[in-house]
Amino acid sequence: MRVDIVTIFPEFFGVLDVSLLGRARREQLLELHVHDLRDHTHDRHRTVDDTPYGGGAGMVMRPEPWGEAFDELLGEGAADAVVVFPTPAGVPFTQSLARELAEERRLIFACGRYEGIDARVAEHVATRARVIEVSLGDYVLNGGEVAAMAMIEAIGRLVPGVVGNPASLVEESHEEGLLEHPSYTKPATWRGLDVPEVLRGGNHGAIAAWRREQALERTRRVRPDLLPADGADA
Ligand SMILES: OB(O)c1ccc2cc[nH]c2c1
Repeated sequence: MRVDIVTIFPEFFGVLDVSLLGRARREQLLELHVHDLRDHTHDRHRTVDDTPYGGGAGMVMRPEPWGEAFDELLGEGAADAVVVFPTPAGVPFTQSLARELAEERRLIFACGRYEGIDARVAEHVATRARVIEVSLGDYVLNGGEVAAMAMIEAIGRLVPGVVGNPASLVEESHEEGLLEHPSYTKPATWRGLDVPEVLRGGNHGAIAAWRREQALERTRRVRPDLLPADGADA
């Protein structure tokens, strides 16, 4: 998978060279390119923003630099690319969406700042590639970079070969629609707290049943919205 990121803070993404994603890049499972939007400006101050039509507080990102950046990235068209615009006004980013995007050959993240990107940019890009506006959650960040970073990690770890043991991707929160069961390791007793006996007994059927019930109980308690409306155990 190739991932391109367009941002006015390219240094933000240096952290993607460490840990899992760093190894994935070195093993060429992931190809990551970060682009400075200001390289597509032509004035002395490398201006990327201007005042909003209709008034209002803050500044809006000018369309011209974005247009030139996408000209460079998309060329005459890029049917194999999905352009992701992180925005509080987007569809929720979920594990299901991460799995869908992990199947794509190419992702381009357009990281806005200020009050956002001129709306014509997404409208124009949609004539040349698939576009999705995605929200990390119901809160507002100062720009798209943190959201893009989170999405790239959530998506990148699902690319085959990135995570050493694929089985570890299965029993995770949200992977099967539930929150994951609690986990324990040695010592068996720690500050007067014991590991549940069932986990130390070696009865795999009983362990699986206990973990399932714990996942359901935790989901009911913390995220009842994730449970099927008909109340059937997920
Ligand atoms: O909260 B967010 O996901 C987000 C995304 C993009 C921009 C651009 C300016 N503020 C933003 C916030």
